[in-house]
Amino acid sequence: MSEPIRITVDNPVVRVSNLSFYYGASQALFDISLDFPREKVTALIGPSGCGKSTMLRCFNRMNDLVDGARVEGSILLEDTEINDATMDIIELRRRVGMVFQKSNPFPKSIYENVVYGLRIAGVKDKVVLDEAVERSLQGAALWDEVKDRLNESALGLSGGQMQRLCIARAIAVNPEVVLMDEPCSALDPKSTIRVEELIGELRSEYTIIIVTHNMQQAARVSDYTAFLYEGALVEYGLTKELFVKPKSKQTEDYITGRFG
Ligand SMILES: Nc1ncnc2c1ncn2[C@@H]1O[C@H](COP(=O)(O)OP(=O)(O)OP(=O)(O)O)[C@@H](O)[C@H]1O
Repeated sequence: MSEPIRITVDNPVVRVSNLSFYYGASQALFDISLDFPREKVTALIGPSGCGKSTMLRCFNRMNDLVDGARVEGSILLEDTEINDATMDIIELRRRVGMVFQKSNPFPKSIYENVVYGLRIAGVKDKVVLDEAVERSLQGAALWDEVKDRLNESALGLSGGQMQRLCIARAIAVNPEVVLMDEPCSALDPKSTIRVEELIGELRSEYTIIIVTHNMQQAARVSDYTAFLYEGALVEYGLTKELFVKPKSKQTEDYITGRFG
């Protein structure tokens, strides 16, 4: 394994230091250190099994649900240590929202899907909830399509609309970071473009970390790219530099499709 690299950016939101992760005896991440820049989109790329999703799930402690999983190292969200035993997981998941590969709306109305997190947080005021629904659906570029059917089931939406609803649900609680795990992989090309445009709009307000297998997508939507290989961080930098002039031969081979 080559020497771990340390990448810093100005004014980061998330700072990862010496992160290692184990599923039982099997190590999935090796001594990763990098900072995620504020209000930018960072793409995590790399071949299947290199640890992208594992790393993403470290940022909202989703891996806590896996038996025998163990994490080492530090992940600071602003000044809060995510891995601290005293970390309030509900509050962490409010601050760090997540959108999954396959949209997962609840079998409830469109309105109730959006306000789900707010209701858990105890918000009851209808004016506040109504305002959050409009703001979040506007933010997710879905308002015009659903404003007249807010009380209808979310399960009646198209696949692309459901994914944008899940994005609306994630942003309704004002997160600082939005994690996206291959958010377009189940979508048709038109819906994919829609979600990619949306990511471009959301970056002015949120820090986004996106896992994608699609090199063109990483190049289109992200400001920074991190390339992982076999659980280690190989290269990290501005997307336009990494894709045009990768420093590592492994990165070059991967982005030019020679493996992976
Ligand atoms: N719940 C689990 N239990 C045991 N091992 C796991 C678990 N989840 C992932 N792994 C292993 O950890 C390694 C990293 O997997 P991970 O899903 O993070 O990779 P990935 O880069 O996101 O892959 P893909 O692109 O195929 O989704 C792989 O070797 C995988 O088999």
